[in-house]
Amino acid sequence: MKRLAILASGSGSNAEKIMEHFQNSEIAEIALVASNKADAFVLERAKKFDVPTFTFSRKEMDAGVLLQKLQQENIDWVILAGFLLKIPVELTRAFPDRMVNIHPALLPKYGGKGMYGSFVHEAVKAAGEAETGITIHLVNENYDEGRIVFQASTPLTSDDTPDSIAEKVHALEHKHFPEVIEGLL
Ligand SMILES: Nc1nc2c(c(=O)[nH]1)N[C@@H](CN(C=O)c1ccc(C(=O)N[C@@H](CCC(=O)O)C(=O)O)cc1)CN2
Ligand SMILES: NCC(=O)N[C@@H]1O[C@H](COP(=O)([O-])[O-])[C@@H](O)[C@H]1O
Repeated sequence: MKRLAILASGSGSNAEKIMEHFQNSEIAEIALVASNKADAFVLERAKKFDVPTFTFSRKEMDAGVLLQKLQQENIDWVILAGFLLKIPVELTRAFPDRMVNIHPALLPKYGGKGMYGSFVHEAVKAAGEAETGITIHLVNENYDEGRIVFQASTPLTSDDTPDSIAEKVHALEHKHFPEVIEGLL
């Protein structure tokens, strides 16, 4: 049984879909939900699934506290689901090809520092794109440059707003992320 940890900084709708997906799985279990925000709603979602939670600061992460926790919990895979801090290289190297992230755009466009959440959808709207989508990729020491393992797209019209774009992207994420994770294990 693989042990998965989810890292998230905010609401956690993707984390919830992943916990739902693996709730009665014989392949993997969600062993931990960890956040850099003590008030992140993802922590409430984890409690609903009886998944242990852990909170940490950027300073603690950079000092190795998060890596120590993941090792103590015998975590096999780390899932970034709306996690908004740069994972330090010591941590990415501790999980080679076993750390995965979801990005709310079709990388390599609209990626990198500053490109997260609504900032991404606002940039896609401003550019007048005819489509957007999601990218699921392995995580290396740089933002959004790890090997892409999955992409899915959705058409856009001039009537779309950043909020409607976000809704379309979330729908793709919720549909595909849990299954792509399972396929990687
Ligand atoms: N080493 C890596 N760490 C992280 C990656 C990665 O690919 N490699 N992916 C991000 C997730 N992400 C895009 O998918 C992303 C998240 C956040 C940012 C960003 O610019 N963050 C701000 C800080 C925001 C805050 O403090 O709330 C910043 O760095 O200034 C870019 C991309 C997760 N980590
Ligand atoms: N660049 C990272 C980034 O923007 N990640 C995005 O944060 C959202 C988290 O939503 P959730 O908390 O409801 O799962 C998701 O749309 C995810 O793609």
